Amino acid sequence: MNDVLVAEDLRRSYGDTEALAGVSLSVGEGEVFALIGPNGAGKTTLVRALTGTTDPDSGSVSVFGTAPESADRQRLGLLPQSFDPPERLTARELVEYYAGLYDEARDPEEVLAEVGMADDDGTRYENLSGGQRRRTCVGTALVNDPDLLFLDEPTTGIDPAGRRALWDLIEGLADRGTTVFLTTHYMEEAERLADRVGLLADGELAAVGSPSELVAEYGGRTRVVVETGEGDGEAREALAGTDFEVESTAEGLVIGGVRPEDIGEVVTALNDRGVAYDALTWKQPDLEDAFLRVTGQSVAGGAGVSLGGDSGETALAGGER
Ligand SMILES: Nc1ncnc2c1ncn2[C@@H]1O[C@H](COP(=O)(O)OP(=O)(O)OP(=O)(O)O)[C@@H](O)[C@H]1O
Repeated sequence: MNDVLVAEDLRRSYGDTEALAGVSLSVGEGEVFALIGPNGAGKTTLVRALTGTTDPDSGSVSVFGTAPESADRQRLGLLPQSFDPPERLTARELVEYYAGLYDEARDPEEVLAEVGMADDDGTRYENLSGGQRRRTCVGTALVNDPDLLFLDEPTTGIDPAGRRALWDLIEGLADRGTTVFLTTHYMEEAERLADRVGLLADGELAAVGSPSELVAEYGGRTRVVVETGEGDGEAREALAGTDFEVESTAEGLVIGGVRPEDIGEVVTALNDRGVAYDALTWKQPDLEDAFLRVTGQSVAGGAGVSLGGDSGETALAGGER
């Protein structure tokens, strides 16, 4: 696979803040690369450095084998994180305007349909909802049918249905061979879309790999988390007679290495001792866990399969009170 994007030891500081502390990466032709990181990790600074929108203090970037400033704009698409187009233009006028900036452009109507804006294309940007605005902006980044597309937090502020529609769109672009570099806070977005994920924290790329590689290497084991609300002492005692390893953490009492078929044993041990708990959740390791383990930081709430909860509606909900 040819690398269309290569960065070597990129550094960028703003005063005392080191936004990029030496980032090196490469993205192959046709690959979808997702950069995950919490607020302030340096994602936008990295996108700006990769696209030539900001100069790094040191390090180098190559886009299609040349410096980003000299790269063929016809082949590049960029959706910046903050994008404020003229508000009084309609969605259609905006996409048409951006199409007019290129020697060759796609049919604006087709682009509007692709981003789900065909029905609202006559509405002024100022009157569109947040999600419609973001979709229109994605449309403006697609007008030149780019070979390499940068999307800085494309789905932030979009409702779940809109997010899924954009994921379908990005998947379609990837299927047609577009190389995509995207940043996101959403683990499920990276997990669903990315061939490879980079975990960025404090300006450093802490790990890079496919979602499954990262989860397998850093995600840890399947586990049950018991939220007791009143200290873990009783629950620890109840589980002392089992073979499970228990650990008190910020998310609750974590019982490691519990397979789905072992959940009953955990519940029975707790119930036999009359341990009160608010929720009992079985979790498979995911990218959030990998991120936490690699960086010591959290990006967002991880996904889990809840077997109980405050409502007490399910069979395994809260223990005895
Ligand atoms: N123009 C600037 N002037 C001063 N500091 C900046 C500037 N741009 C970024 N920073 C700082 O650099 C660090 C990285 O910011 P950046 O916007 O790249 O992070 P991010 O990962 O994109 O965050 P978010 O998810 O909140 O968008 C932050 O501490 C930020 O405050």
